[in-house]
Amino acid sequence: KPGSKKHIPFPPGPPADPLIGHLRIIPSNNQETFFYELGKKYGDIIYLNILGRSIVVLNSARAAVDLLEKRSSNYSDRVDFPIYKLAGYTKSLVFMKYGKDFQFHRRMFQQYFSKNGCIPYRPLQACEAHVLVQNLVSQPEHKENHFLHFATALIMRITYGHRITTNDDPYLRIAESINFAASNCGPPGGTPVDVFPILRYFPSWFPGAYYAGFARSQKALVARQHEFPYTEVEKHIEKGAALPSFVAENIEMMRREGVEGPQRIQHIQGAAATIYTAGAETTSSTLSFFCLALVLHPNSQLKAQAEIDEIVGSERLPEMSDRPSLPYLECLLQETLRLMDASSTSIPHRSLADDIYNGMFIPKGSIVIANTRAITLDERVYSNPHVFNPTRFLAKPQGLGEPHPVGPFGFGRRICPGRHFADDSLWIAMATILATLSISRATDSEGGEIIPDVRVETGITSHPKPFPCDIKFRTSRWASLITQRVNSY
Ligand code: HEM
Repeated sequence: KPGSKKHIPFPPGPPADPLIGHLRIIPSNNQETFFYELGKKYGDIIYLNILGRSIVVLNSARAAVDLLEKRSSNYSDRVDFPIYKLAGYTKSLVFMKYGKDFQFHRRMFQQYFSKNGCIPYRPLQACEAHVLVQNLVSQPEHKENHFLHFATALIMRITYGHRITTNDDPYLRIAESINFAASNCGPPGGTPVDVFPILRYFPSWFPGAYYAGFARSQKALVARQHEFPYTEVEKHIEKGAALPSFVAENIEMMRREGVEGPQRIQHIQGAAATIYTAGAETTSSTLSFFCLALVLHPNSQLKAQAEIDEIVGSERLPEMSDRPSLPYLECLLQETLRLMDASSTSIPHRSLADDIYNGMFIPKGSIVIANTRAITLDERVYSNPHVFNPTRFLAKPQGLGEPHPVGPFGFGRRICPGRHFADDSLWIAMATILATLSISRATDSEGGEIIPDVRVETGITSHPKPFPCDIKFRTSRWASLITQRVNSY
């Protein structure tokens, strides 16, 4: 009954089966590309349904801003994520319904990760970037691990005040198993259990119930991720030896307010674990995409290096304060986010009440997906959108005066609360890599250059499949300076 009494039509969409809707045509992988292609035929807003659940896909920045930002009080809920709840992520902002807990967690994040609040972390980010370049040169074949190590080390330091110095650090072990667990729970909101919640009660060998069984088997591990580092911080506080951190600050606040108790502790543990779950792979996969971009577009690498050499020189390493003076590097970062976005369909929002937008009916309870893939490839905004062209963002006449991408960090009241921290981490890692390293194409046995294909693996985040490349210090001076720095940390 489109629009019920008012007969207002749903947004356009492909024909649906009367019983199961679009269940058979929505792929479980690369949904963003599927929605983008549908957009070419049906427009910026598409209506789909699976077994009566309405799904609205937003394929333009305009539609996403109009609904998710301008009408954010209606579009900031989340769908249920039974799989992640089964695994034990019950106090994670990412999966929280719109309400009191949501507001409390947003406030915790905002206090710690506001734009200015992130400034004190910058020296740490620079140190970890130095460690990163050294690791990249010593084991280029493990570059994906080094990007993840970079993001993990920063997060563990800021969240728990813990410094990772060895490869067998227990925090690192937990982090690795968590990544495995998360990537095997299937894409959020897209597993058979999400669509048929009843499957969660079936044994794990039942066809389609695999994810539920897997999620349940991860419960003990997820509990350890929540409890172990928290208890360590408590011990350090008792000894008067805790470094400043998200958890230490929140424990102290809880005690000051006299609200200590299992409930509040669970909230702090959940928020802290979420920083890792939401922030580590997203940051590291963006850096893997960046590395791939440098291999595919050597001229962009040379141009960014020339700019850094001119502004920063060869006497010192780049610092965050150099950022405004390095416009081409800024373009490179933005073009990486635009074209190689790590979270293409973002995390679906859910609407709380019936709504009408541009004469189309959006029913209460719709799953609303901002499709970043389509937004960043919009031909009305970006010329030759599939082409990697960092200068598109420069003002005319040097560039095309096109806007930085909107959407890689989401929209409205659900926008990524870690975006300032992530942005700083990405920038300093990219600047340090470009200043000190040369990343080039690997050669095959006949000496020919290997140009990697862009092959993307999608899961909770997208990342490029491993690809070969050569990584060296640009000069022996950088090699010794970096070694000296890293040894002093
Ligand atoms: C390059 C790195 C990152 C990218 C691309 C990214 C992207 C995103 C996106 C697209 C969303 C969904 C927004 C929406 O629903 O509209 C999100 C949510 C979130 N991000 Fe990030 N993120 C990154 C790093 C981080 C970091 C470092 C943290 C922690 C400090 C973090 C914490 C979160 C949290 C807690 C949410 C859930 C917010 C909510 O549901 O209200 N993210 N992120």
